[in-house]
Amino acid sequence: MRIVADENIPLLDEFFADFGEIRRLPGRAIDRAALGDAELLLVRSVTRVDRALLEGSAVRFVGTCTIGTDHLDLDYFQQAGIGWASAPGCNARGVVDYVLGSLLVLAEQQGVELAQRSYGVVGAGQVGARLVEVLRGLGWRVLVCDPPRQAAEGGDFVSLEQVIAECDVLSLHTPLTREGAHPTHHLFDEARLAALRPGAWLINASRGAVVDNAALRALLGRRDDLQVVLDVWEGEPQVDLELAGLCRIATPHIAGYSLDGKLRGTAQIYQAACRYLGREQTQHLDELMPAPWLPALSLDAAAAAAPAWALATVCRAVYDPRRDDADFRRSLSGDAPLRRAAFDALRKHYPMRREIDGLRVSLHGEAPQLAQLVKALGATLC
Ligand SMILES: NC(=O)c1ccc[n+]([C@@H]2O[C@H](COP(=O)([O-])OP(=O)(O)OC[C@H]3O[C@@H](n4cnc5c(N)ncnc54)[C@H](O)[C@@H]3O)[C@@H](O)[C@H]2O)c1
Ligand SMILES: O=C(O)[C@H](O)[C@H](O)COP(=O)(O)O
Repeated sequence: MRIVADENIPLLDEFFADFGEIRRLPGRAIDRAALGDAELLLVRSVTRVDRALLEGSAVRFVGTCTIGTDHLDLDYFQQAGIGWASAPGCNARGVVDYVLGSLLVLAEQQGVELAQRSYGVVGAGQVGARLVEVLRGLGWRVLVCDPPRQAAEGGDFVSLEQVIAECDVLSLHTPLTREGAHPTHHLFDEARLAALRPGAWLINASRGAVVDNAALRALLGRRDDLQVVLDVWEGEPQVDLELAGLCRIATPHIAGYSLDGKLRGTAQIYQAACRYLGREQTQHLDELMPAPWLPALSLDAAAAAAPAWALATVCRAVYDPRRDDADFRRSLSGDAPLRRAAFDALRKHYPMRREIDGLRVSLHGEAPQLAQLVKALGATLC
């Protein structure tokens, strides 16, 4: 069997060498000619996989080692009898760590206490629900908007209008959809953006087009009270330079780029391909996942006197988005083709990053509030 795969998928050989010959290509270079007679196509989010790519090819299974599926034409797959799989939740924790790291930066810059703010999470699936759990675990006020879940489950959800009206911080975690009962394309349009509370913070690490980028740029030109964090961009790898300059934190779609998340993505697609093709699963992620460079931290109970310091110390020991922001801003100086190439290069050569819930924290002395903070962050208390 021949396989065509995005070269940025880690552990390709470890998981797929036994399937057959692997041809690696940059994700944006995978076209009909490159597919040749491949039966298995393994992508990440930058390859549009649709009729134009697949019709007349031998591909019978498409795996995307990502959470998002908006680059896949699932209707065509069904029509053509092509099997597919994504990797739900694989890098959700990385996105939560990105949001926590961004909140810490904004709190420092704005001189506010995170515990005093109210939080609105829009989209409570794999990423959003984990984020809600962490924020509520920290004792913070959180409203959740998820109309599809609300319709299916009832329960403790509020409208988007209420979230916008009542929350100081909005974090967006919906898929990008253009159809159905609750489409999210330009969910944050001119009117909703204009309704943001004075001094609101807006974080988008979902998909760029969930926010109308031109409307956001225009608004930020008028309202310097708003603080915006963007990891995803309409039309990426092309980025609106002016908008990037107006953001407090700007990064090249790396919110979920923990090593753990990427390796989980490959492993989930390996498992799905094995199931689809009736192959025995012989490879196991826990045997391939490297040990973290920082396995443990030690906190003294006296740190309970400074919970904000403890929070920042634990989170930043694992991840701090300021480096990604600085790298990205430096990359925005060339002409448009250079900037597009830099966007992809920053992602291709992304440095080692692990997840907060892989950290062990030992606590010396009795400090129940600190213990709760560590547990809320998902780290293991020992
Ligand atoms: N920036 C990154 O690196 C990165 C990493 C991982 C995921 N993502 C993106 O983050 C988003 C969320 O991922 P996920 O794994 O949580 O997805 P998910 O499918 O598990 O959850 C999405 C949630 O959004 C809800 N939703 C759908 N339409 C909505 C609407 N109109 N309003 C409010 N909620 C709505 C759904 O009901 C669902 O609960 C996706 O767009 C994904 O592609 C980005
Ligand atoms: O959908 C996802 O899983 C994320 O957006 C993921 O981080 C995208 O990464 P890419 O496929 O572009 O490398």
